[in-house]
Amino acid sequence: MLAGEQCIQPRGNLHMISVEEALDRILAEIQPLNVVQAPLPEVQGLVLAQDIVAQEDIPPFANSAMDGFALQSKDSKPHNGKLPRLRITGSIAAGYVAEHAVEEGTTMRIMTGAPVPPGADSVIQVELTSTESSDSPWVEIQQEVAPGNNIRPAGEDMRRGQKVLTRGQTIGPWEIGILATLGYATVPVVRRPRVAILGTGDEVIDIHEPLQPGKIRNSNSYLLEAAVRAAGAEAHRLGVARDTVESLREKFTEAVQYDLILTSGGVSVGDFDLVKDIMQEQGKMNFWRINMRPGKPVAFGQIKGIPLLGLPGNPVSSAVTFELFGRPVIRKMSGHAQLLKPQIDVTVENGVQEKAMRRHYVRAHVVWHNGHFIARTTGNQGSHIMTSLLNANALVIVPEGGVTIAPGAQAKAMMLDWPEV
Ligand SMILES: Nc1nc2c(c(=O)[nH]1)N[C@H]1C(S)=C(S)[C@@H](COP(=O)(O)OP(=O)(O)OC[C@H]3O[C@@H](n4cnc5c(N)ncnc54)[C@H](O)[C@@H]3O)O[C@H]1N2
Ligand code: MOO
Repeated sequence: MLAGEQCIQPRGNLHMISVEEALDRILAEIQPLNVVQAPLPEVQGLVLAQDIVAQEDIPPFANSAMDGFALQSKDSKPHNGKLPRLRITGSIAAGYVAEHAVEEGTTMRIMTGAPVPPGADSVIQVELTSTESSDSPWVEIQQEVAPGNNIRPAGEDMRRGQKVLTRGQTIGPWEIGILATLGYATVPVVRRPRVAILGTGDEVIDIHEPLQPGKIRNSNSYLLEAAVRAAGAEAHRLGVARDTVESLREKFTEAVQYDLILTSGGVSVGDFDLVKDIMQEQGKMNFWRINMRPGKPVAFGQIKGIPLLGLPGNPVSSAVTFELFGRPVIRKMSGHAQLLKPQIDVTVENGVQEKAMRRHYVRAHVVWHNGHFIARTTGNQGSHIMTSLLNANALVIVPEGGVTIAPGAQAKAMMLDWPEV
């Protein structure tokens, strides 16, 4: 600008920040939530907040790996070419403890998981023995067994004092199994974020209502609810705010009781796009507008200290910007270290002919074929074309500046159905 020249800002200022800057600025404002003791059945997908050290040996006692007979291994040796016969003195079921020891020349029936009785140093599986009848007091041992045979020693899996799980690990079904084994009825975890989801717009009606002239159904809130849950957070739909300052204020009074507020719609430059105004009135706006498509008008800031991510109303823009920004926010709040989806090189089978000046996130289906990742885009990429989301497991990234991708050319793709890295 020349000295003395007046800078006339068009409504809303055309400045757009890059996707990377937006992500940096958002994540800089987000911290992991506090640590709580959560009931074991509720910790799936959460981040462990402390190392877990075994307080007991697991298994807690030596036990049988087979249904069979507990014996002294030396008694299994054939004698003068004859198979040994041992006297059966009792039976031990899983969950019970033998009342007497196994002595030389005797044996006890034993079930898988039952404690090995004193005196026995091995178990022979039932298939390698023979009895004349089920109540016969004698059993023939048909194979010689070594000491320790079919015995699972105490502490073979986990030793008392051993660190078994590490702080920062994500808890999945297998970790839940370990925690149950160690007797953790509650687990120290980073709290699951509670996310408020707010639709905006006079045109938006609920899914139960019949369509009327000029109205559309609220798809965004339901899509976002599912996406928030898929990202590991609790989702709370707060309904739809009307296009008035009063209605938005009222909804935000409720929304600030959550850890994160997601809105959809009302962030562009229309007369009724009021989300930014309320953010400025009740909190602070950090940025507005990102150099990307779909999703340019994303606004980020806070209201009463609660982060607010204002996603665009167009359904595809809202879905894509949630994946790019909302999901990493939820993961960071949840204490995860890996926040972003991996990007890989793909061959874009059908290319991207459409020229976009903003960076374009093109919905695509990526498959592994003959040693290559092949992407096929999902048709019309308009940000109102919800069917462009169907079957899309990736976003092909077309760089800023009106770039096209020829059919069969290479591009980067963000893999939405791969774990974060
Ligand atoms: N003059 C300009 N107009 C627009 C611009 C611009 O730069 N200058 N940007 C366009 C882009 S790009 C987008 S994206 C949209 C975003 O606008 P808003 O976030 O303010 O969203 P709305 O105007 O409220 O709605 C846009 C669109 O989405 C539909 N919608 C809204 N909420 C829902 C919902 N819960 N479920 C389903 N569909 C919803 C709404 O009816 C509109 O069709 O702005 C462009 N305009
Ligand atoms: O930036 Mo908008 O999301 O393309 O329709």
